[in-house]
Amino acid sequence: MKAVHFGAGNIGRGFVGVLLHQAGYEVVFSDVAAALVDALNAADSYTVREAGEGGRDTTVTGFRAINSAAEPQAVAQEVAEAHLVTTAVGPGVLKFIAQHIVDGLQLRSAQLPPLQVMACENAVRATDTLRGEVERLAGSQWPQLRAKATFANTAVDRIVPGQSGDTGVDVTVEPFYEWVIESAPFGGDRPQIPGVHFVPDLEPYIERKLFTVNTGHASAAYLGSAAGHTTIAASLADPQVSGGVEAALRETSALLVAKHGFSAADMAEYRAAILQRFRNPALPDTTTRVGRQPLRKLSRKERFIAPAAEAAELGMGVDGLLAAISAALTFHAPEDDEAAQLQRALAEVHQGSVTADEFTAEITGLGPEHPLFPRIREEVRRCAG
Ligand SMILES: NC(=O)c1ccc[n+]([C@@H]2O[C@H](COP(=O)([O-])OP(=O)(O)OC[C@H]3O[C@@H](n4cnc5c(N)ncnc54)[C@H](O)[C@@H]3O)[C@@H](O)[C@H]2O)c1
Ligand SMILES: O=P(O)(O)OC[C@@H](O)[C@@H](O)[C@H](O)[C@H](O)CO
Repeated sequence: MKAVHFGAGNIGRGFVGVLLHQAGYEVVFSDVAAALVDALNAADSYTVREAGEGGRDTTVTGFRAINSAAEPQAVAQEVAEAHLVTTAVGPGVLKFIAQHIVDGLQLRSAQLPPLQVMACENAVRATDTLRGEVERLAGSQWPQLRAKATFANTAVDRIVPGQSGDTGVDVTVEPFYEWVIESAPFGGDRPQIPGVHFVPDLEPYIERKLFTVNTGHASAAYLGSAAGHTTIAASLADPQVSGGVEAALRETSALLVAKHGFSAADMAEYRAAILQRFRNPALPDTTTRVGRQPLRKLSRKERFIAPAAEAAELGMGVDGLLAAISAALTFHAPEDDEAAQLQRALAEVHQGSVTADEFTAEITGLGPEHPLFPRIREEVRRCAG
């Protein structure tokens, strides 16, 4: 069995790659980072090190890597012959992966079982987004290609911090992992991957993950950074920050209970386990990694605005989420383009060339009629000074 995995970064090697290896797939990593591709091809194996209590090392073998920017035809050929395609490139990059899938499906024999495609990104219905791009690029050819692929949404959870430069392609991860996949697209032919859960409806699971793990993580990063901390563990050790994170998560939990019928007790347990994971002292995770791309994180369907908007529509509390959003607005990270863009936009509000209304609408995607809009505009005015 062969899997082509796009994005050989942290989660690619430290989660998807290792589980596909354990499932018995030959993994062909595809990435645009030439040095990473060369390093993977020079290695016979790499080690996934689980840091923290109960952690163990796993050796991954049986992989290759291809530079998809330099050798798109070779990637298309691999896709044509593969059983499975996964991605972990970031939601904004899926549109660039779509062409490789179209090219691969064009070369794929109609006698082969459908290619199973899953985007393992932190976003609701990321695989649907990828499928939409594939359909758009295939255009009039889509009716001939559609039977050659199956697309399934998934939710993936494992904290994989940025890796220090001196460990080669080895990767340090937390011991915990969870991979939930929607079952319907596969019919009777589900991929057999260790530890994976199949569910008929993914929406409650991806929202629970994104609006708890990722809302909490991002809150820790932004509140922690505002308080002068550089790591997530140090941020959580600060009672002011951990109190702020817990306040935001109590609000998202209340929404998830109301919307999806999770029990309040289960959500309290889920939150406690997540906060414990964030506190893992053996995991060198930083506020800059977790807070990366604040414009994405502040967008309409993401971890702050989506739950806060729904909670506000239902008349539920959002003070904790607003405090975290406010901290996000002032997030400084010199090497993060989106953080720099956000600060430039906020400076324009300060100078008066952009109004707080325009900024709020642009950043959050909310209309002025939305009940959350004036609450965020107030934070924008305060942060812009
Ligand atoms: N790291 C985590 O803890 C974690 C956990 C769950 C989900 N995720 C999600 O996984 C995705 C990747 O995150 P990450 O932390 O591994 O990031 P990363 O930056 O470590 O890895 C992304 C990789 O994608 C590659 N890439 C970029 N453009 C590409 C392209 N056009 N074709 C092929 N490869 C390309 C990059 O070179 C990089 O190696 C994101 O959506 C993230 O939200 C991350
Ligand atoms: O990957 P992002 O930028 O969407 O979010 C940063 C972290 O919160 C994220 O990578 C977590 O570590 C991960 O989602 C845990 O499962």
